[in-house]
Amino acid sequence: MRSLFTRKFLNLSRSYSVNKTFQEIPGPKPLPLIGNALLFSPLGPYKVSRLLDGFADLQKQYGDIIKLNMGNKISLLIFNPDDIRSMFQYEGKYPQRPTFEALKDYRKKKYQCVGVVPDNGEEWHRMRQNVQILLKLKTVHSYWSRQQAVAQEFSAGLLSKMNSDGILEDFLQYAFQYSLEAIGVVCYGKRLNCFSNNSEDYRVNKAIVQANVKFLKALGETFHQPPWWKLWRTKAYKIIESTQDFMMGTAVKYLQEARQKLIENPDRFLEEDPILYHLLENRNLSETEKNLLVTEIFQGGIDATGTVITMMLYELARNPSIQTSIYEDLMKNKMRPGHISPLLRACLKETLRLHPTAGGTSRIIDSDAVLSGYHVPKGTLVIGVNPVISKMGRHFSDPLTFDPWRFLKKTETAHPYTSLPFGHGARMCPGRRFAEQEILLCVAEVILKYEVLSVSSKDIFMFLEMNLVPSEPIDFKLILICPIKFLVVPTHLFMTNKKGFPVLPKSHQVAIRQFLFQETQILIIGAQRHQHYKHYQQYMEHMWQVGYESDPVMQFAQGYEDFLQFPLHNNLEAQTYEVFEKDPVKYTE
Ligand code: HEM
Repeated sequence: MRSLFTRKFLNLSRSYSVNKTFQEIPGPKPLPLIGNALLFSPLGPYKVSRLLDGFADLQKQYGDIIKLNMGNKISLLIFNPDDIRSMFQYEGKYPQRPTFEALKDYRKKKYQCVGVVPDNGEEWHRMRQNVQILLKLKTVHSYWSRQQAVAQEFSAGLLSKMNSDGILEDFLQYAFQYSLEAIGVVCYGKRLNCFSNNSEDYRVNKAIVQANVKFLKALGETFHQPPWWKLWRTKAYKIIESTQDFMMGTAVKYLQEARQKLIENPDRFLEEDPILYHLLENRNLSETEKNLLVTEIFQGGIDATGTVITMMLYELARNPSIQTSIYEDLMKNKMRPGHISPLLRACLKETLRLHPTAGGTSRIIDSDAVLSGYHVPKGTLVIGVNPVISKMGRHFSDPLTFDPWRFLKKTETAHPYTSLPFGHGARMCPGRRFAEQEILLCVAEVILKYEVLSVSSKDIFMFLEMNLVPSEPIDFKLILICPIKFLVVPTHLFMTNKKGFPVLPKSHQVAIRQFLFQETQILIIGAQRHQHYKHYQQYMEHMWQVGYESDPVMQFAQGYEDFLQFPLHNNLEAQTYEVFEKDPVKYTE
């Protein structure tokens, strides 16, 4: 029998042959009826809010694959990135995650549709196809300048939020306002005015942020606790009902305005709001489905994006030399779509490695699989514990230190399945590219305007609600960096090139380029030493145009970005994501 097994699975697994049975997988001894459920109960050694610490402890005791029996349901925890890769290989055409049953139940009853997030199977696939447009790089970039304006306004407005000691308390609350405003541009094609002093705007937007926080907390409760809501309408279930209705109501109201704009001028609408156009003009979706999808995109974008911005600034505040290097980089090279400081991008990767917002990646596998040499039957829930894996010394040297440079060294390449903050495969987060754009824009604008200082020396850890959130409020001290308003360039600095035009020496070019992007006015003074004064101005304009030191990979890929990611937005099948994983744009964007 064993030899049959071995033959059957040998060709499925790259690195293992099956020589061990499912029963042999190690794990804590289950008790009759309740299995291992006590482990994470008030009577057990671990807390649900510190679930990952519990998982890390279990890994030390039992190794890289662990079987848990939670009230008659068997699940596997896996800690080997090769197994995580295999898990995705076995996820099937319609990858399944454990569903948010309470949310699914309510949406079905109230709206007769479920949406992308809580569903599985063919219906998930039908809805998911409609949000793939979010991953199109060109489309994401088309929102760049509007989202950058949001980031600039947000950063400027922080000044008025500081107390008399220059301290900004509980930054996360402001970061939520930013992420709300930034995703509002995409979802509703309008500014929600989160930073305005108008009391009505303030009230409405605060209510949205609060509803979203309450919603996620209640969703987490119904997900992690026994399904009491099936017996009676628990407090958490009622919160899901009320916050969902509130969010849908918001969508209906704002989409009505958008629909009006679409009727008035469809061409302009397509140009300015391609994502909304794509959704509103979709004949395969009912109006309620459209409203629900927009609500999902809107809600998906608020919490995790705000948390990551906060954690990235938290790390930069604790690492002033890295903050200074980013500032210098941003001063030299103006960010524009596809041209982002490599160090800033590496900081985002490092923040997500140390402080991911998702507790892991899970799949109910679609066919029999082999994980760490054990046979795992189809239908088993497998949980890839990436937040623990990404902090293991065997994958990253000095793993608890914030070190973005590790991603810029050619010599250190981590296994691609160690850190998966946006998940992977056909169910990967569709908002990933927007999230990255919004985070990078926001952090860049804050760093350009302020020196961000850490106020407390306390270590913050991530605490599990629905997502992982900081364990306590994070305060920053912000010191305004005074920008240079005018730069005087005397004409005697200019040399003459072969054609007789004025040019600056290399060293001066480098120095002046730093100011070109900072809204610094350049004043050219002194005697006219060349044919015409306008040639000095033309030269400065030329410097501005060629100013950016382009990234060679981006230069190579320019114009082909979406082509390189074709598998990502046109084909949902899992194995095509292998191609995406090898795409340099994924790692440089
Ligand atoms: C830093 C910010 C974000 C993080 C870390 C994040 C992370 C994740 C993760 C881990 C998943 C599950 C993926 C999987 O199972 O493989 C997910 C799913 C999802 N995310 Fe995000 N996300 C972020 C921002 C966003 C944004 C901005 C949007 C909307 C624009 C969004 C919309 C969604 C949706 C709709 C799903 C469900 C996809 C499905 O089940 O098919 N997320 N996200």
